[in-house]
Amino acid sequence: MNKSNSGQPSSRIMTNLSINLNKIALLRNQRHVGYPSVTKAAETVIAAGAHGITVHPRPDERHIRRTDVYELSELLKSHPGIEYNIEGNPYPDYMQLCRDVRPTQATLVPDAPDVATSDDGWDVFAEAERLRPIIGELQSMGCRVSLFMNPDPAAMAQVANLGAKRIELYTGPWADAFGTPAEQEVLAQYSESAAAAVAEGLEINAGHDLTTENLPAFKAALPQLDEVSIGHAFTSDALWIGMEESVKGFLKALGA
Ligand SMILES: CC(=O)[C@@H](O)[C@H](O)COP(=O)(O)O
Ligand SMILES: NCC(=O)COP(=O)(O)O
Repeated sequence: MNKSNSGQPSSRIMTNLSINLNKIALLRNQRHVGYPSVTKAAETVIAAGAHGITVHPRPDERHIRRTDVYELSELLKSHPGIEYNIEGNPYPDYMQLCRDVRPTQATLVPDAPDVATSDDGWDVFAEAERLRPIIGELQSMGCRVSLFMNPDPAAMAQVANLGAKRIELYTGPWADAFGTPAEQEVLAQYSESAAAAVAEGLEINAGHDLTTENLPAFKAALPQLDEVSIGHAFTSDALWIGMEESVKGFLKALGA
């Protein structure tokens, strides 16, 4: 259910903003001096109004390190209303992190370890036997499970059948289509997928390459969006206007 920032049911549909800190960690990792600090960035974006923190610890620790996952978990204990979302392919290391920190949300992404960035959703039919017990274990730990999905209405019933509660729509194709003649056709695929997901009782997240420019039209077409996670463009904007204003820009783009 969509809630207002106070946690009260809201008649206005609200989409939560989760800030992905991968790229802050990427910059931090360039030297051994420890800054920019990932936990300080988390505190800053929370103070600016973000509703959640997302990390995607990749097996090579190219940006978020395992230690960041634990440090953020400790920090978020003093911010009880803030969602902790950990993304990744549920390899043994990922599952151990989830067992240790029990994030609010586990977003499962089918990325190969060496992929440059996420570029595809799950094939929930081919991967069903792998995913079903993993989803069950994560939910038994108290984590909401979200599956990273392409905008394919025909796959939504299978997501529900596997036991996941949410999808995260992979918005790379939307970002590519934005401002081109294909824009409306691509947006229709997303809104049809969202409608199919809602019909199956699923909640809806979205993420990848979302910007303050392409987000308003996306949100208008998918008013039932529960959450967006934004990292690359958040960090890029922050270089010009600072983290606080970058968060506010995305909240404004969501109509908050
Ligand atoms: C799962 C997803 O949508 C990605 O956007 C991901 O979190 C970004 O990962 P990188 O920061 O490694 O490109
Ligand atoms: N799940 C998407 C995410 O966390 C951020 O993606 P991006 O904004 O870095 O492309």
